[in-house]
Amino acid sequence: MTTTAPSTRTRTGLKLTDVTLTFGDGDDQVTALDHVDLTVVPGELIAIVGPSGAGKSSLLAVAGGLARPTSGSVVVVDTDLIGLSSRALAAFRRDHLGFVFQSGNLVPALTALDQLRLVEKITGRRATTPPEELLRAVGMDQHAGRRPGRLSGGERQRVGIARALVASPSVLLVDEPTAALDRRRSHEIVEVLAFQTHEFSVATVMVTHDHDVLEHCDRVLEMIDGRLRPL
Ligand SMILES: Nc1ncnc2c1ncn2[C@@H]1O[C@H](COP(=O)(O)OP(=O)(O)OP(=O)(O)O)[C@@H](O)[C@H]1O
Repeated sequence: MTTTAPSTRTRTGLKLTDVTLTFGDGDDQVTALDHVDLTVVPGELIAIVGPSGAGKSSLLAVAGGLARPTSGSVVVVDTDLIGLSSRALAAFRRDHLGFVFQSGNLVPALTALDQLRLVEKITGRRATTPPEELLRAVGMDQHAGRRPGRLSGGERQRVGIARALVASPSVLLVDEPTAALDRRRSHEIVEVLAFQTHEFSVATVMVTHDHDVLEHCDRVLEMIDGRLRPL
């Protein structure tokens, strides 16, 4: 396979240090993240499991610069997101962070290939690895001309993963990628995710309830009451 992206090899991954996120105040205060430390190196796929309300989505939001922590630091590619203005943060997210959501979040009117090309248009930059090759890497080149309505849930997820890789992100944040899938497809998707994480040297964090797929991950952490610990 010729899908290496050498420029990503030397980048730093993700480093959260003493991150706390609270909502509300007084008696209503909720501590979603409680002094969280997390380092994910390039080429590493980590899974985060834990009960509902434990803080998993909050962790993805903070790591992706979608929510500002109450305290602590979030470093991606040697840049502390906390110090960036909203505008700089948006640009940084576009350049360095990738997101994969539960449903694939594809644009209904676009073919699989055009979903990827749209990212090139929005960012104004050609992908290091061409979109056609990325679709091949996730086993979707046969369906490049299909719109999401004619793809299965697993196929949509594959396109979502390929699309997230167009901008050569340093950090990939993945929320429940197997939620709508059967067992076989769930394994396939996380295998693809693990392979691409290693191939492109991305630091990938996946939140999941699906303990079946943890075998494909390099490390598994559990979140309970806003705190992280090895599973
Ligand atoms: N915008 C908000 N305002 C107030 N409290 C919030 C907000 N977002 C999250 N919380 C609270 O923060 C805690 C962590 O929520 P979070 O969504 O991160 O959990 P989770 O582990 O992702 O849950 P799930 O598995 O159900 O998605 C919960 O107690 C939740 O109620």
